[in-house]
Amino acid sequence: MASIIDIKEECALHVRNFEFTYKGASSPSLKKVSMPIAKNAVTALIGPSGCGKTTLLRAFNRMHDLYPGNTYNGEIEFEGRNILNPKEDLIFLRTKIGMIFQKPTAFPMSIFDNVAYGMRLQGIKNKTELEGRVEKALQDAALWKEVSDRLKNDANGLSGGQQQRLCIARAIAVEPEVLLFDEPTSALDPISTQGIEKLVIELKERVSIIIVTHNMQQAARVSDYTGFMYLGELIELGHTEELFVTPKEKLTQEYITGKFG
Ligand SMILES: Nc1ncnc2c1ncn2[C@@H]1O[C@H](COP(=O)(O)OP(=O)(O)OP(=O)(O)O)[C@@H](O)[C@H]1O
Repeated sequence: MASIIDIKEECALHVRNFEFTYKGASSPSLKKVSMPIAKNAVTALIGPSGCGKTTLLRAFNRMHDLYPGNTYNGEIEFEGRNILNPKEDLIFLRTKIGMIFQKPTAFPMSIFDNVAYGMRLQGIKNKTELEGRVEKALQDAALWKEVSDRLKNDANGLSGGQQQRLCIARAIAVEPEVLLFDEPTSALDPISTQGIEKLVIELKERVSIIIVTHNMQQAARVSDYTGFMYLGELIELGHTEELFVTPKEKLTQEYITGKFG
Protein backbone atom coordinates (compact mmCIF):
# COMPACT_ATOMS: atom_id res chain seq x y z
CA MET A 1 0.00 0.00 0.00
CA ALA A 2 1.22 3.46 -0.89
CA SER A 3 1.08 6.38 1.51
CA ILE A 4 -0.31 9.36 -0.40
CA ILE A 5 -0.98 12.65 1.34
CA ASP A 6 -4.44 14.11 0.98
CA ILE A 7 -3.72 17.64 -0.30
CA LYS A 8 -6.25 20.08 1.12
CA GLU A 9 -5.45 23.07 -1.05
CA GLU A 10 -6.41 23.40 -4.70
CA CYS A 11 -4.66 20.96 -7.03
CA ALA A 12 -3.23 21.62 -10.50
CA LEU A 13 -3.41 18.00 -11.60
CA HIS A 14 -4.80 14.69 -10.40
CA VAL A 15 -3.30 11.42 -11.56
CA ARG A 16 -5.58 8.43 -11.16
CA ASN A 17 -4.62 4.79 -11.74
CA PHE A 18 -2.15 5.76 -14.42
CA GLU A 19 -0.44 2.83 -16.09
CA PHE A 20 2.15 3.14 -18.83
CA THR A 21 3.88 0.52 -21.00
CA TYR A 22 6.57 1.37 -23.57
CA LYS A 23 6.25 -0.07 -27.06
CA GLY A 24 7.52 -3.66 -27.09
CA ALA A 25 8.03 -3.83 -23.29
CA SER A 26 6.73 -6.91 -21.50
CA SER A 27 5.71 -5.10 -18.34
CA PRO A 28 4.46 -1.61 -17.49
CA SER A 29 6.94 1.08 -16.46
CA LEU A 30 4.25 2.72 -14.33
CA LYS A 31 1.75 0.69 -12.33
CA LYS A 32 -1.49 2.31 -11.21
CA VAL A 33 0.05 5.57 -10.07
CA SER A 34 -2.38 7.93 -8.31
CA MET A 35 -1.37 11.31 -6.94
CA PRO A 36 -2.52 14.89 -6.57
CA ILE A 37 -0.21 17.72 -7.68
CA ALA A 38 -0.69 20.83 -5.56
CA LYS A 39 -1.27 24.17 -7.25
CA ASN A 40 1.37 26.91 -6.89
CA ALA A 41 3.72 24.51 -5.18
CA VAL A 42 6.78 22.49 -6.17
CA THR A 43 6.40 18.71 -6.24
CA ALA A 44 9.62 16.69 -6.54
CA LEU A 45 9.77 13.14 -7.84
CA ILE A 46 12.63 11.07 -6.45
CA GLY A 47 13.64 7.42 -6.57
CA PRO A 48 16.35 5.10 -7.89
CA SER A 49 17.30 4.99 -11.55
CA GLY A 50 14.65 3.34 -13.69
CA CYS A 51 11.81 3.74 -11.17
CA GLY A 52 9.67 5.71 -13.65
CA LYS A 53 10.16 9.38 -12.69
CA THR A 54 10.79 10.64 -16.22
CA THR A 55 8.11 8.38 -17.67
CA LEU A 56 5.56 9.94 -15.31
CA LEU A 57 6.81 13.49 -15.92
CA ARG A 58 6.55 13.10 -19.68
CA ALA A 59 2.98 11.86 -19.39
CA PHE A 60 1.86 15.23 -18.01
CA ASN A 61 2.22 16.93 -21.38
CA ARG A 62 1.83 13.83 -23.52
CA MET A 63 5.45 13.83 -24.69
CA HIS A 64 5.18 10.06 -25.14
CA ASP A 65 2.81 10.61 -28.04
CA LEU A 66 5.79 11.75 -30.10
CA TYR A 67 6.77 8.05 -30.25
CA PRO A 68 3.91 5.82 -31.39
CA GLY A 69 3.19 2.37 -29.97
CA ASN A 70 3.27 3.07 -26.23
CA THR A 71 0.15 2.15 -24.28
CA TYR A 72 -1.32 3.89 -21.29
CA ASN A 73 -4.53 4.09 -19.35
CA GLY A 74 -6.00 5.78 -16.32
CA GLU A 75 -6.66 9.46 -15.94
CA ILE A 76 -4.72 12.70 -15.59
CA GLU A 77 -7.13 15.49 -14.74
CA PHE A 78 -6.17 19.04 -15.64
CA GLU A 79 -8.60 21.97 -15.62
CA GLY A 80 -11.54 19.61 -15.33
CA ARG A 81 -10.73 17.30 -18.23
CA ASN A 82 -8.79 14.08 -18.74
CA ILE A 83 -5.73 15.08 -20.77
CA LEU A 84 -5.15 11.46 -21.80
CA ASN A 85 -8.19 11.80 -24.04
CA PRO A 86 -7.08 11.05 -27.64
CA LYS A 87 -8.93 14.19 -28.78
CA GLU A 88 -6.84 16.48 -26.55
CA ASP A 89 -5.23 19.36 -28.49
CA LEU A 90 -1.58 18.55 -27.78
CA ILE A 91 -0.12 21.82 -29.04
CA PHE A 92 -2.40 23.77 -26.73
CA LEU A 93 -1.73 21.32 -23.88
CA ARG A 94 2.04 21.78 -24.22
CA THR A 95 1.73 25.55 -23.92
CA LYS A 96 -0.32 25.08 -20.73
CA ILE A 97 2.04 22.39 -19.41
CA GLY A 98 5.57 23.28 -20.49
CA MET A 99 8.74 21.26 -20.11
CA ILE A 100 12.35 22.08 -19.27
CA PHE A 101 14.79 19.34 -20.19
CA GLN A 102 17.97 18.02 -18.64
CA LYS A 103 20.17 19.63 -21.27
CA PRO A 104 19.31 23.19 -22.26
CA THR A 105 17.68 23.10 -25.68
CA ALA A 106 18.15 26.59 -27.13
CA PHE A 107 16.90 26.67 -30.71
CA PRO A 108 19.45 27.69 -33.39
CA MET A 109 18.18 31.25 -33.63
CA SER A 110 18.52 34.53 -31.78
CA ILE A 111 17.82 34.99 -28.07
CA PHE A 112 14.76 37.09 -28.94
CA ASP A 113 13.39 34.55 -31.40
CA ASN A 114 13.84 31.73 -28.90
CA VAL A 115 11.64 33.48 -26.38
CA ALA A 116 9.14 34.69 -28.99
CA TYR A 117 8.88 31.21 -30.57
CA GLY A 118 5.81 29.94 -28.70
CA MET A 119 4.04 33.29 -28.84
CA ARG A 120 4.45 33.40 -32.62
CA LEU A 121 3.01 29.86 -32.78
CA GLN A 122 0.04 31.23 -30.86
CA GLY A 123 -0.38 33.81 -33.63
CA ILE A 124 0.96 36.87 -31.80
CA LYS A 125 2.50 39.10 -34.50
CA ASN A 126 2.34 42.59 -33.03
CA LYS A 127 5.95 43.75 -32.63
CA THR A 128 5.36 45.90 -29.54
CA GLU A 129 3.45 43.11 -27.80
CA LEU A 130 6.14 40.56 -28.67
CA GLU A 131 8.91 42.85 -27.44
CA GLY A 132 7.10 43.54 -24.17
CA ARG A 133 6.41 39.90 -23.48
CA VAL A 134 9.93 38.77 -24.43
CA GLU A 135 11.38 41.31 -21.99
CA LYS A 136 8.95 40.25 -19.23
CA ALA A 137 9.73 36.54 -19.73
CA LEU A 138 13.49 37.20 -19.68
CA GLN A 139 13.10 39.26 -16.53
CA ASP A 140 11.02 36.56 -14.87
CA ALA A 141 13.69 34.02 -15.82
CA ALA A 142 16.39 36.24 -14.26
CA LEU A 143 18.21 36.58 -17.59
CA TRP A 144 17.22 40.05 -18.81
CA LYS A 145 20.16 41.94 -17.31
CA GLU A 146 22.65 39.60 -18.96
CA VAL A 147 21.15 39.64 -22.45
CA SER A 148 19.19 42.89 -22.90
CA ASP A 149 21.95 44.40 -25.08
CA ARG A 150 22.32 41.35 -27.35
CA LEU A 151 18.85 40.01 -28.02
CA LYS A 152 19.69 39.52 -31.70
CA ASN A 153 22.71 37.34 -30.95
CA ASP A 154 22.64 33.58 -31.51
CA ALA A 155 21.31 31.84 -28.37
CA ASN A 156 23.97 29.16 -28.68
CA GLY A 157 26.55 31.75 -27.62
CA LEU A 158 25.09 31.73 -24.08
CA SER A 159 26.55 29.63 -21.25
CA GLY A 160 24.80 26.41 -20.16
CA GLY A 161 23.17 28.10 -17.17
CA GLN A 162 22.05 31.05 -19.31
CA GLN A 163 20.65 28.69 -21.95
CA GLN A 164 18.66 26.84 -19.29
CA ARG A 165 17.21 30.17 -18.07
CA LEU A 166 16.46 31.01 -21.72
CA CYS A 167 14.50 27.74 -22.00
CA ILE A 168 12.59 28.72 -18.87
CA ALA A 169 11.89 32.16 -20.37
CA ARG A 170 10.64 30.50 -23.58
CA ALA A 171 8.35 28.22 -21.58
CA ILE A 172 6.91 30.96 -19.34
CA ALA A 173 6.43 33.42 -22.22
CA VAL A 174 3.30 31.49 -23.29
CA GLU A 175 1.90 31.73 -19.75
CA PRO A 176 1.68 28.07 -18.76
CA GLU A 177 -0.15 26.76 -15.71
CA VAL A 178 2.33 23.96 -15.02
CA LEU A 179 6.06 23.58 -15.65
CA LEU A 180 7.76 20.18 -15.75
CA PHE A 181 11.47 20.13 -14.96
CA ASP A 182 13.40 16.99 -15.91
CA GLU A 183 16.71 17.07 -14.01
CA PRO A 184 17.14 20.73 -14.99
CA THR A 185 20.51 21.23 -13.31
CA SER A 186 22.31 17.96 -13.98
CA ALA A 187 24.35 19.54 -16.79
CA LEU A 188 25.09 22.75 -14.86
CA ASP A 189 27.81 23.99 -12.49
CA PRO A 190 26.96 24.70 -8.81
CA ILE A 191 26.45 28.46 -9.29
CA SER A 192 24.09 28.00 -12.24
CA THR A 193 22.33 25.24 -10.28
CA GLN A 194 21.73 27.67 -7.42
CA GLY A 195 20.28 30.20 -9.88
CA ILE A 196 17.85 27.65 -11.34
CA GLU A 197 16.79 26.43 -7.89
CA LYS A 198 16.08 30.02 -6.80
CA LEU A 199 14.06 30.55 -9.96
CA VAL A 200 12.02 27.38 -9.42
CA ILE A 201 11.05 28.62 -5.95
CA GLU A 202 10.14 32.08 -7.30
CA LEU A 203 8.13 30.72 -10.22
CA LYS A 204 5.73 28.74 -8.05
CA GLU A 205 3.88 31.95 -7.29
CA ARG A 206 2.60 31.81 -10.87
CA VAL A 207 2.85 28.19 -11.94
CA SER A 208 2.66 24.72 -10.44
CA ILE A 209 5.93 22.85 -10.74
CA ILE A 210 6.91 19.20 -10.93
CA ILE A 211 10.62 18.45 -10.83
CA VAL A 212 12.42 15.15 -11.36
CA THR A 213 15.74 15.05 -9.59
CA HIS A 214 18.40 12.50 -8.70
CA ASN A 215 19.56 14.82 -5.99
CA MET A 216 17.72 14.40 -2.69
CA GLN A 217 19.25 17.61 -1.31
CA GLN A 218 17.85 19.47 -4.28
CA ALA A 219 14.39 17.99 -3.69
CA ALA A 220 14.64 19.03 -0.03
CA ARG A 221 15.75 22.57 -0.97
CA VAL A 222 13.17 23.41 -3.61
CA SER A 223 10.06 21.33 -3.11
CA ASP A 224 6.95 21.55 -0.95
CA TYR A 225 5.88 17.98 -1.69
CA THR A 226 7.98 14.96 -2.57
CA GLY A 227 6.92 11.70 -4.20
CA PHE A 228 9.15 8.66 -3.79
CA MET A 229 8.88 6.14 -6.61
CA TYR A 230 10.16 2.58 -6.78
CA LEU A 231 9.84 0.00 -9.57
CA GLY A 232 7.09 1.90 -11.36
CA GLU A 233 5.02 2.59 -8.26
CA LEU A 234 4.52 5.71 -6.21
CA ILE A 235 5.40 4.50 -2.74
CA GLU A 236 4.88 7.71 -0.82
CA LEU A 237 3.81 11.29 -1.43
CA GLY A 238 4.10 13.74 1.44
CA HIS A 239 5.18 17.15 2.61
CA THR A 240 8.88 17.29 1.75
CA GLU A 241 10.08 17.87 5.29
CA GLU A 242 7.95 15.07 6.69
CA LEU A 243 8.96 12.64 3.97
CA PHE A 244 12.65 13.23 4.63
CA VAL A 245 12.45 13.38 8.42
CA THR A 246 9.64 10.97 9.29
CA PRO A 247 8.82 8.87 6.21
CA LYS A 248 5.75 6.70 6.54
CA GLU A 249 6.97 3.83 4.37
CA LYS A 250 9.90 1.56 5.16
CA LEU A 251 11.07 1.66 1.54
CA THR A 252 11.18 5.46 1.59
CA GLN A 253 13.20 5.41 4.77
CA GLU A 254 15.66 2.89 3.32
CA TYR A 255 16.10 4.97 0.19
CA ILE A 256 16.61 8.32 1.89
CA THR A 257 19.07 6.82 4.35
CA GLY A 258 21.10 5.46 1.46
CA LYS A 259 20.41 1.74 1.99
CA PHE A 260 19.81 1.34 -1.75
CA GLY A 261 19.63 3.31 -4.99
N1 LIG B 1 11.91 4.33 -24.58
C1 LIG B 1 11.82 3.30 -23.74
N2 LIG B 1 11.50 2.05 -24.18
C2 LIG B 1 11.38 1.01 -23.33
N3 LIG B 1 11.55 1.11 -21.99
C3 LIG B 1 11.87 2.32 -21.49
C4 LIG B 1 12.03 3.48 -22.33
N4 LIG B 1 12.35 4.52 -21.55
C5 LIG B 1 12.39 4.05 -20.28
N5 LIG B 1 12.10 2.74 -20.25
C6 LIG B 1 12.03 1.88 -19.04
O1 LIG B 1 11.00 2.38 -18.19
C7 LIG B 1 11.41 2.31 -16.83
C8 LIG B 1 11.32 3.69 -16.21
O2 LIG B 1 12.28 4.53 -16.85
P1 LIG B 1 12.42 6.09 -16.51
O3 LIG B 1 13.37 6.67 -17.47
O4 LIG B 1 11.06 6.69 -16.41
O5 LIG B 1 13.05 6.02 -15.05
P2 LIG B 1 13.71 7.17 -14.19
O6 LIG B 1 13.25 6.95 -12.79
O7 LIG B 1 13.43 8.49 -14.78
O8 LIG B 1 15.25 6.79 -14.32
P3 LIG B 1 16.56 7.70 -14.30
O9 LIG B 1 16.61 8.26 -12.90
O10 LIG B 1 17.65 6.75 -14.57
O11 LIG B 1 16.40 8.77 -15.34
C9 LIG B 1 12.82 1.70 -16.83
O12 LIG B 1 12.70 0.32 -16.58
C10 LIG B 1 13.30 1.95 -18.23
O13 LIG B 1 14.21 0.96 -18.63
